[in-house]
Amino acid sequence: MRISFSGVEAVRGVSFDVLPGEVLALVGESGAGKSLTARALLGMLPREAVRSGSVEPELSRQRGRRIALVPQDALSALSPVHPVGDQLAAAVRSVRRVSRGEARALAVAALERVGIADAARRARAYPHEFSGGMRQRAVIAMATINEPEILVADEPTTALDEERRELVLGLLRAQPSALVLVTHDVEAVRRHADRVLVMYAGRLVEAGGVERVLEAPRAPYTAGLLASLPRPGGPKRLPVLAGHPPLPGAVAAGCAFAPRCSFAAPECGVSEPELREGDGRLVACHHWELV
Ligand SMILES: Nc1ncnc2c1ncn2[C@@H]1O[C@H](COP(=O)(O)OP(=O)(O)OP(=O)(O)O)[C@@H](O)[C@H]1O
Repeated sequence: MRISFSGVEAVRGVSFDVLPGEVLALVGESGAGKSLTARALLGMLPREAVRSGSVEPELSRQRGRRIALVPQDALSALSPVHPVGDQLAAAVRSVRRVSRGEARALAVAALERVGIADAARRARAYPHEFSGGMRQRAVIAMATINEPEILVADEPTTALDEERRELVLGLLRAQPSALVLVTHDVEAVRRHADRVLVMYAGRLVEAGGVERVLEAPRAPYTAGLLASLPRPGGPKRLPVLAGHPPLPGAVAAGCAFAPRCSFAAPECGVSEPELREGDGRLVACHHWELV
């Protein structure tokens, strides 16, 4: 998949699968193309975006049913003027032909699944009568009510404190749907994801099992990103990933990371490395064996 704006490519060729039930994290610096990639899955690209390549046929056309977005902000995701259960029931009836009574029962069941006690009574309450944590749960119930195959969450926890963050990620992970999680939070990836895709300048530079990639990265960019993050027991002074990622349209010839890379050799300025199998993951680097 490629995504461009006025001829400038922001996503420059990414290809990946999402496996049933897995948590797939998408990481990388700001501007790498993570959100655009996630939005493309949902069929929610900005109007001015031009996409080539496809998302599994029909998937993004069935938003709300086969694939669903977990909104960032629980408060604005729920209407203040309707009881929570009614909103959930409406989400069911927007994609399925069921009676009002059945939709209502499904709404209560969905609230139960996300751990809301006394769900039948709570379903009649308005969002402002819910605590913050309960609203968060209700939003997840809303996203999952039609049992989508894939949930997409773009930075679902940035505005939340530590405790709430773990609640949301734990709940999302416990759903039977696969989860595509866009995040800056590498610790959350370590704790909750099965597989990770690392993006740099609109491409994938590394992809594989979380343990393998985070414990022994092979793309210099992944290694730099991880080294620049604080870790419990890690060094007090952190190395800095010097420089900035290139802006779309200003990506140099060859490997996009070469100008920042301490392993860069002459060929890195000439040809862009393909994503290839190496050391049990996929890695796009001419010199991954040295990393
Ligand atoms: N509507 C738009 N018009 C023009 N360019 C855009 C538009 N949306 C995104 N872009 C370009 O695409 C690049 C990638 O955007 P994207 O939001 O996918 O990055 P990201 O990796 O999710 O970053 P962040 O972590 O900051 O959300 C941006 O740097 C920007 O240059």
